Amino acid sequence: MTDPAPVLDVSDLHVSYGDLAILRGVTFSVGRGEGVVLLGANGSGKSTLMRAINGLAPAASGQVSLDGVPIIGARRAPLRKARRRMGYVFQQFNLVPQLSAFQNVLFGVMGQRPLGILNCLNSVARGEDRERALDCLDRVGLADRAQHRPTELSGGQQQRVAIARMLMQQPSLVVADEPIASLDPKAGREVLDLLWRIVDDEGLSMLCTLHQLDLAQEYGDRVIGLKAGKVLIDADTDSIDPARLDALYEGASRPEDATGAKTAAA
Ligand SMILES: Nc1ncnc2c1ncn2[C@@H]1O[C@H](COP(=O)(O)OP(=O)(O)OP(=O)(O)O)[C@@H](O)[C@H]1O
Repeated sequence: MTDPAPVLDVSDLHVSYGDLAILRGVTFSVGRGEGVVLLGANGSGKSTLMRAINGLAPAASGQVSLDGVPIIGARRAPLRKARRRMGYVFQQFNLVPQLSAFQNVLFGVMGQRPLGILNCLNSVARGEDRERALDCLDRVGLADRAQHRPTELSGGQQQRVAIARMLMQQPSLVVADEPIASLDPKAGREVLDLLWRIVDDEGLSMLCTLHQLDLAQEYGDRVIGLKAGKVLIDADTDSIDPARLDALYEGASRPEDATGAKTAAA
């Protein structure tokens, strides 16, 4: 039997910047083992939502919970603990340039070890962490590049190191924010294949923003479509009419275009 409790639960979330309401009552969830694609036009609020999930956007009301633990309004210690269970994969890879691929992967457990960033040093890292970091690099096909710095790797290889770092972290939820936006179509597809395979193999849950409708339909179990700060689509990928996806990008797709986006404070 599948676990009915969602990993991520976003409930009636409102986020404003100044007098402009960006997220206007966003509600959706990500189930255990589910790979959900978040779609929406430029400026529709996707990054704001990703930041809110991490407790970094100014939520006016509503709630975000990870494994049932509230994020919005959480105190520092529980928030830090919840963040450790979210594994981020970013558009710009966000590797530490001074560290090797191997050390960047060790970085994935930094927050879980008492010595913090020093755990990236081979002499300090635990033997079991070093072994696991190598195994994670092997899983993304880069064991032979362990000692290379990010500048010595292609964009696709850097993103694979970032995926190995996420794997090292053993997160509950993978948050992938336009993970292929900086890659050419071939490298992008290779990275998506790898990311989805690892998420599936590990039974992880993922929320992944993409700008390509064809890839969203090919890879996602479910699609959440954001338009002007509201959820317009929340449906299994197989059941979505392509015309509904096109509608995400037509007309008033950004909060500032929508009526009611000015808050009461205006
Ligand atoms: N820190 C901020 N301060 C003020 N306004 C912001 C801030 N961050 C985002 N916004 C505004 O919020 C709206 C939504 O931006 P957001 O970055 O969430 O959209 P997006 O869907 O991620 O766009 P893209 O696909 O281009 O990355 C935009 O109008 C943007 O200008």
